[in-house]
Amino acid sequence: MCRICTTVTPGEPHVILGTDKAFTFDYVFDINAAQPDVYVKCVEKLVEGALKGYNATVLAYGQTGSGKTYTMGTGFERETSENLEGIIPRAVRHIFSGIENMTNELSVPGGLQFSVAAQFMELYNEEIIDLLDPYHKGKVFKIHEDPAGGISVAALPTLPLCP
Ligand SMILES: Nc1ncnc2c1ncn2[C@@H]1O[C@H](COP(=O)(O)OP(=O)(O)OP(=O)(O)O)[C@@H](O)[C@H]1O
Repeated sequence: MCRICTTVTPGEPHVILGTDKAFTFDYVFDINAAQPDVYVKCVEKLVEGALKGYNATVLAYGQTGSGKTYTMGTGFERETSENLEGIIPRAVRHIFSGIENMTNELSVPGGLQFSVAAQFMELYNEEIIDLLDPYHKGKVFKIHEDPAGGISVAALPTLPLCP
């Protein structure tokens, strides 16, 4: 039989495992939290920052079945209601509405130019699969450590995005 073994105190960023083991995070969401709550609390400010030129990363980490795909919103069906959409579709919409606002607010001679591109990859057993290329599922890209100490994926295609 399965039972819930964690508790969350409203307003406190801790998860209590069992009765006595507490873990503290920046934000903690209880079982009834909805997708918009997670986006507004954890991601919205990162996208606002990215629109101002800062780098941002959202990473889903957890054991199998813990809700990474659901929360990131990469497994959604076309008919998924907006309330159930996860982070990625929300972030993409947010990026394009941010671009539209900036274009309207800042009148720059010659206009502002924005370029948005995406890569979508799966890392499995230390190999990369391009999820934007369903026709070449078997094609594997290698992860390289470059001389400057960075990690890169050689030749993984980038898809330009339009609103
Ligand atoms: N917050 C949630 N509300 C409702 N259903 C959820 C929630 N989180 C996850 N689920 C459901 O639980 C199941 C497992 O979630 P999900 O596929 O997102 O896990 P995962 O961490 O991506 O697993 P894996 O690592 O195996 O890919 C799915 O059916 C998903 O719809």
